[in-house]
Amino acid sequence: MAEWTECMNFGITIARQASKVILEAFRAKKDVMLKSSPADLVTETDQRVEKMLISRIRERYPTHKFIGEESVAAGEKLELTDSPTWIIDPIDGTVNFVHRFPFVAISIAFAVNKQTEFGIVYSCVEDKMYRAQRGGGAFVNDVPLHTSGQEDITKSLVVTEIGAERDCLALCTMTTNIMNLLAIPIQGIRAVGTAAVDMVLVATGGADAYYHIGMHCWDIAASALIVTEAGGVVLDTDGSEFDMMSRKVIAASSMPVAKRIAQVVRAFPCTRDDEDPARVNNGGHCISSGL
Ligand SMILES: O=P([O-])([O-])O[C@@H]1[C@@H](O)[C@H](O)[C@@H](O)[C@H](O)[C@@H]1O
Ligand SMILES: [Mg+2]
Ligand SMILES: [Mg+2]
Repeated sequence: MAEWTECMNFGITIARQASKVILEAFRAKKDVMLKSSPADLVTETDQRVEKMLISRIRERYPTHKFIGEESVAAGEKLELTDSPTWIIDPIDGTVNFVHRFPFVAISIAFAVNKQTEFGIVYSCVEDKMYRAQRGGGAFVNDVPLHTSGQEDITKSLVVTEIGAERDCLALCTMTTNIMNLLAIPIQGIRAVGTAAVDMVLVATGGADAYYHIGMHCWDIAASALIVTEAGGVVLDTDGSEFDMMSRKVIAASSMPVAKRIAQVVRAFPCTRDDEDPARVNNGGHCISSGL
C-alpha cells in the first residue's frame, strides 16, 4: 500500500492544479460538442484538463499507462493491462459544468495488475478532496469516511443518474427502476449529475446506495475504492462481483441493501468498456433495441 502513496500524493497535487483550470472556465462561456447523444457533452476544457493531467503524470512516470475519457473518445484503445494505469475522468459532470450546476469532479484511479491501488475524486466547486488507498481507509479533506451502515432498504436514500442515453429502451428501463425502488418503498431518490460524486456520497453516509447502468470505468473506478474503504459494498447491478468495465454498478452502505437493489434493478444492454467499439452501432454507447 505504501508503495503507491507517492503516486497518490502526486495525483492529489495535479488534481488541485487542474481544478483551477476548471473553476476558471466554469464561469466563462463554453463551446459545447456532442459525443454519443444530445446529452453526452464535451468541452475544450475537458480535453485540455485531460491532456494536462496525462502530460504531468507521463513526465514523472514515463512507463505508466493511461485510460482517459477524452483520449478514448478521440479513438485511443481502451485496454486495462497489468501495467500501472491511471484511469482519468477530467471533468465528471460535464453537463453540470456547461450549465454551471455546482457539482463537477476530477476522478483519478490508479490500478496495478488490474487492481485499483488508490482513488481520488476532487469535487472542485465544493473543494472536497475524496481519497482512498487500498487497505488504508477513505477520507475527505483528510477526515475519515464511513458509510451509514444502513441495512434496511425502506430506510434508505438512493442516488442514481438518468445518464446520457435518450433511446426508449434505456429511458424506460431507468425510469422503471426508479419507480420500482420507490414502490418498495425507499425514502428518496437523488441525482447529483456526476457518478463520482454520487458514489462518494455513499462513502460519506449521506446516501445509503448508488446504482447506475451505462456509465464508464473512468466515472467510477476511483469512487468504488473510496466506498469499499469506507466500509461499503460495490457490486454489479445483477448482484455479482463488481467489474469496472461492465458499465453496471451498485454501491451501498451494506450487503443487504446492495442485494435488495440488485433484486429490483434491471439493466439495458450495454457494450463493455473493454469491448471493441467498432462492434457497437452508436459509437460505444449502450445499444438499444430501437423500441
Ligand atoms: O461525461 P461525464 O460528465 O464525465 O460523466 C457523466 C457521469 O458522471 C454521469 O453520472 C452520467 O450520467 C453521464 O452520462 C456521464 O457519463
Ligand atoms: Mg464522467
Ligand atoms: Mg468526463
